[in-house]
Amino acid sequence: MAVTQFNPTSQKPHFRSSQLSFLSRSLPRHRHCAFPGVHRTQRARISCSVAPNEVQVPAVKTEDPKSKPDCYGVFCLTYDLRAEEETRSWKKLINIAVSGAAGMIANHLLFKIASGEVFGPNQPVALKLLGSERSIQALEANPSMNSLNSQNFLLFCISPRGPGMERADLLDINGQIYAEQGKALNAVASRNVKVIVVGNPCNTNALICLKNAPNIPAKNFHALTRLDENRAKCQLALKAGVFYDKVSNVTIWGNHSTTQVPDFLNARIDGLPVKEVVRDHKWLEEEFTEKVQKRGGALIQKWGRSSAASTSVSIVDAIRSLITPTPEGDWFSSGVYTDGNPYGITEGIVFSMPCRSKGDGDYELVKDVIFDDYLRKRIAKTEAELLAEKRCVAHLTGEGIAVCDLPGDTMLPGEM
Ligand SMILES: NC(=O)c1ccc[n+]([C@@H]2O[C@H](COP(=O)([O-])OP(=O)(O)OC[C@H]3O[C@@H](n4cnc5c(N)ncnc54)[C@H](O)[C@@H]3O)[C@@H](O)[C@H]2O)c1
Ligand SMILES: O=C(O)C[C@H](O)C(=O)O
Repeated sequence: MAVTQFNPTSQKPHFRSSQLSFLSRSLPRHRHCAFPGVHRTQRARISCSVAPNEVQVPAVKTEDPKSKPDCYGVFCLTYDLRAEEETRSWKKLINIAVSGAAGMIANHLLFKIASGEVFGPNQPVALKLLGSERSIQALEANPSMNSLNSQNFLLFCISPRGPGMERADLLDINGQIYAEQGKALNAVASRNVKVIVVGNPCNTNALICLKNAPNIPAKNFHALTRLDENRAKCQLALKAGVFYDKVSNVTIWGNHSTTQVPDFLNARIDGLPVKEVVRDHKWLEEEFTEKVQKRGGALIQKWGRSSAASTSVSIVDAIRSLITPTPEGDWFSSGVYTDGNPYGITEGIVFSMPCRSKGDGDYELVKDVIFDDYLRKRIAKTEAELLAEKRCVAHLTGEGIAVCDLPGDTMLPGEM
């Protein structure tokens, strides 16, 4: 791993073909320095700063000017990462791989990462773009997982979804992709990689992926439910007539599907329990809950495609929640492995739960949450759905023969 905050004993980052290197564009502009190891003919004068307590970059070493620069599509490598020892004034490189990189979500997300919006200013990031045959042509992406050994984050935004495809088919077809990618990760990825599965059905895809990657801690896999949390916060803010940032402690429990449970019992508005601020409890139980559960489908109906911009925003939020300490008293939702959970949820599934992070890439489940009958009943339903999905992909998780008895009245957000 190449990032200090995740693994202080990290190996030195190195650059493989097809990796694109970006430097946050928000670098301070008051000083220029050249990078050691950069070919004389292509040496970049890139803005950088050296604080009083940092080491000044030593004199430039040049390499054989005849050797070819590495170019990938329109991007050429100008920063030789092997020279890292000599560029101590720079933060360590963060490696991020994005699979499904030519898709709609990635189209928004990649530029956010490259602009410095996700990991902050003065932070070098390297993006590795992975994709299917189509994306090799579209952005010269790499179809292979073989060079993922130094990644800090891996974002899976893939999943084909054909018209009329049954949910069981989707589980099988996408599940096979995630099984394959899990195996590849297991073979080559850093043990510290944090994997965020976005492609639907994301909870069960994350489960398949982690089961096929036994060398990587199951805790490192996430299914994206942050979009649902953001949607829930937005609805509560609108109802209460407050700004979005006044809404806190919102948990999405369970599956990223229409059985998900947006928890208004533990949520707060301006520090007060939601039920004290929003007196219309019928609205909370019925309208609010259903609106959040079905928002994905409503969007597909209106727009004709699944949400991409808001999803990319929520992926940014999800990453930032892992790399910055969670504000005191608050938490965030993520679909994570249930083993050892304090809520009595069946072990061995990927279930959205409330998490806190110290900002080191890891997280802990929040213990001090309360339950009532309404919440327990709803959680049981989404749990049953995830257990059914798990049985449906048993052939992909190494747990025997698949039996697909999916509950008929539950759907993915986009299926309604
Ligand atoms: N979890 C969430 O909150 C959430 C929200 C919105 C969308 N989604 C899901 O995210 C996924 C991606 O959405 P999108 O709008 O970007 O879709 P998209 O169709 O625009 O992009 C998917 C990309 O994946 C690529 N791909 C297909 N098979 C692949 C494979 N085997 N390996 C690598 N790449 C492959 C395709 O070429 C395409 O570029 C969908 O499954 C969607 O349902 C999840
Ligand atoms: O792609 C979908 O099915 C919908 C998506 O997961 C969403 O919540 O917007």
